[in-house]
Amino acid sequence: MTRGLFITLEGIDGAGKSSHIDALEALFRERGRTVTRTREPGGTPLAETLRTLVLNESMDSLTESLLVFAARREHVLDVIEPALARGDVVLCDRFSDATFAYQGAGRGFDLGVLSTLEQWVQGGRSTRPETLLQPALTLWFDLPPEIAAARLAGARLPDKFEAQPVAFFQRVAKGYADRAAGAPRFARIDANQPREQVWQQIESKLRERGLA
Ligand SMILES: Nc1ncnc2c1ncn2[C@@H]1O[C@H](COP(=O)(O)OP(=O)(O)OP(=O)(O)O)[C@@H](O)[C@H]1O
Ligand SMILES: Cc1cn([C@H]2C[C@H](O)[C@@H](COP(=O)(O)O)O2)c(=O)[nH]c1=O
Repeated sequence: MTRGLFITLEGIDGAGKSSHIDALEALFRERGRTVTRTREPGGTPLAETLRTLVLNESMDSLTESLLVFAARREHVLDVIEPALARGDVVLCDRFSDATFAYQGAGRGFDLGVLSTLEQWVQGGRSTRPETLLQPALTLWFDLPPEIAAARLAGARLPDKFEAQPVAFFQRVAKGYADRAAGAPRFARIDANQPREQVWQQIESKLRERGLA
């Protein structure tokens, strides 16, 4: 059995990820692939319970980091790894890049500690970098924080993160840019375009990489 394809969608809140995930799923299904669609924090009953805490309760940044990685551990073991072993396309709305961007760059939490947690959660007990579970492709929706805030205003009640000031999202956006630099799995999508053009960029990134 050929191992599946792991694709993540990343970006600041309001960047437009969720608006394109249905079409992405449909595209792979039309090509005969089985799609497992999931999200972080979340994706299992326990991880969804942790999500509710993380998105709604105020907490220390180490506590927040431990909770998102605890949720991820459950998600990786129960959903992502089994789906990849079956050969599925796994479409995941956020993964560990979000932790480096939000807890690391946004909150200012220690990136070295996050890397250690990442190794534990996504690498089992091995310290070899090649054993770390990472997406094959990360679609990074890049949008200026002021525009994301304007898009979200009035769209829904803000959760704990969405209620953060623009300065927080400027740090998160830089966190994503730093993470993307030199990581070929990142495909930058200029999300400051009408929906149709954003979708065309997604299709073109998939084609360039021979994934669709
Ligand atoms: N290209 C676009 N142009 C204008 N508005 C858009 C565009 N894409 C999405 N939107 C709108 O912006 C808002 C945020 O979009 P969406 O929920 O897809 O973002 P998101 O990245 O999934 O956010 P979050 O991570 O906070 O869930 C929605 O109201 C959506 O309708
Ligand atoms: C995975 C992950 C997520 N977050 C934050 C980012 C968002 O504000 C929320 C998730 O909400 P969404 O509407 O599903 O995008 O959680 C985080 O801070 N750290 C993480 O690792």
